[in-house]
Amino acid sequence: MTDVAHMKWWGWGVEGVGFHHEDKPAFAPFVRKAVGLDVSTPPAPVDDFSSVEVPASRLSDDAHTALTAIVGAGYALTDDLERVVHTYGKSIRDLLRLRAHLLPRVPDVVLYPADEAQVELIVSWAVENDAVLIPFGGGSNISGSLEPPVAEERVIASIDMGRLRKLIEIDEYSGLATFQAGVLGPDLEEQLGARGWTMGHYPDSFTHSSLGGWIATRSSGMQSDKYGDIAEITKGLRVVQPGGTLVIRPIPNASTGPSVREAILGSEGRLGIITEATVQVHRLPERREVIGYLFKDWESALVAMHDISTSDAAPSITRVSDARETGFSFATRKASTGISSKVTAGLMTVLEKRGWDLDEICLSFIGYEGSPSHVARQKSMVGSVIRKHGAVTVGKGPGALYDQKKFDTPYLRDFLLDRGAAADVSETAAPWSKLLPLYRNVRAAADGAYAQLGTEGWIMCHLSHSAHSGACLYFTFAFVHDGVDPIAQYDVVKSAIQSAFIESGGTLSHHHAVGTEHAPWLEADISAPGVGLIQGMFDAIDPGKNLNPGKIISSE
Ligand SMILES: Cc1cc2nc3c(=O)[nH]c(=O)nc-3n(C[C@H](O)[C@H](O)[C@H](O)COP(=O)(O)OP(=O)(O)OC[C@H]3O[C@@H](n4cnc5c(N)ncnc54)[C@H](O)[C@@H]3O)c2cc1C
Repeated sequence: MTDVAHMKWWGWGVEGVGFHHEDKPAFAPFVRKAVGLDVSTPPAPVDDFSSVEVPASRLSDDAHTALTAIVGAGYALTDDLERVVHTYGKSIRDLLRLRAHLLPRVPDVVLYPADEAQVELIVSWAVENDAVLIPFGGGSNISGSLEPPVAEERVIASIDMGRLRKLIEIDEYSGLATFQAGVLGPDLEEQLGARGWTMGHYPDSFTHSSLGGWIATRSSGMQSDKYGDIAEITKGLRVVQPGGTLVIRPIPNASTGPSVREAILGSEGRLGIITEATVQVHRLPERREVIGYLFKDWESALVAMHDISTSDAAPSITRVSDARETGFSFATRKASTGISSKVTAGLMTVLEKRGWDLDEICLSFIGYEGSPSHVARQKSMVGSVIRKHGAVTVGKGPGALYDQKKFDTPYLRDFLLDRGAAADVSETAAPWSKLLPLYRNVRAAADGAYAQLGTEGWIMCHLSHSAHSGACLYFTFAFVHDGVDPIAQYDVVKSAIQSAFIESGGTLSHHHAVGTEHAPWLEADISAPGVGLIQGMFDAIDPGKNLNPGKIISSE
């Protein structure tokens, strides 16, 4: 038993924590209307782990002894729960497989190295013994980036980076912090916060994902408009590879040929094990505000987000939900009484009188950070764009609520799964000129998939992560599955959405990586020579295919 904490083996987050709807009166009617599900149905119990049949470990006693000599007693584990926790990420496909005990291949051993020297010894051991290594951060990915290939005959070791979690140093003058790569989000921000700094990277999975995992999947946090995606935040790296340890020094910009730093970003463990990263950090902002705005409809909201991104304003968050997701947001509010519910009702009456269709309203959150005068100036610049597009300000209340519940929403998928509905997400990025047609095509593709399945289904969307030339559209979809082969049904919907992304000029993923889940669309996204370039790197660095094989390019 190590001191590294993991999520539930069958679902998201911490044991004993889950989503509850009893205090959210609008939730049950909303779900009934959206997908025809009665959420008062008693939840199906999750099996006790003791009933799960886990394939036996293929690790020999000699190999176990050799690995224990590297990481120390108690840090080379072969028990079933450890191995199952390290088999999958947390996509709906993963959750369905876990609940159905579908575990055709699990790692044979889980290793917990304490430092880079141990990681180097593990990599040498794997190359000499022709074993497979799969680095593990928080286990939160949703792209099939962790799972062992089913047909893999060699010994598979999961390398859990959870003991490598120290802040090594801060270069305060340059705003650069060097961390061990296994550090999880809350620990990282706590160590920085204690010294007055922040990295500002807050993915929705923040509580259970790691710095190394963010880098290996090219993650994006909700404040990326100000702090950048992890690709921009990461300045330096140490990566243990079969041939030695790759060192990328933290340089603001370098003209050193094709970017090796960029090659490691998004490499999903295939180009080595990231042991350290130097990241850009910022002084904790004096003021932080997230303001809510209401738009009359999605079309005007999208144009407003475009106009903000091309203006001089530099907010930390630009996010707007389509009408469906706005409805969902309202439905997950706690019962409100007194003044706030009267104000909301009053505002809706005013908007209706102005001719707004309340079913088309879109809720937006814009974040501002910095000195009070900077925040005031940003708000005023954004305010003038917002007003030009006829939107109204609803103040700090909805923004504060969004901030509070953003890390709870991931629990909703397990709640729905307990009651027979599957929900997951697909996200993309495209130039501004293509976003609206892409949105419409994806909605139509999902509806077509639901019609093909003969089931009621739901799809909703928000825009986030704006850039000068375009933005990310993030879709959430849900349907009541047939209970017979929910994964096959999921494949129909997911595939329709992903294909619509590519056909509409979007990418297969803005920040969730390729893994195995999105690999079928890679060639259409980056062309055959692009895939060849990546394959060439994998072959050069890892000729024995010891590092997380089958991810990103699945046709090898
Ligand atoms: C509910 C939910 C919400 C999410 N929200 C977001 C979001 O807002 N933004 C976002 O970007 N993503 C989000 N994700 C996806 C996921 O959290 C990210 O992909 C995250 O970056 C994965 O980090 P991890 O530490 O959990 O990595 P893991 O899942 O453990 O691993 C992911 C991949 O990285 C590799 N890897 C991990 N550590 C290392 C290392 N040290 N060296 C080399 N390779 C390594 C693994 O081998 C694997 O290929 C969400 C997922 C869920 C389930």
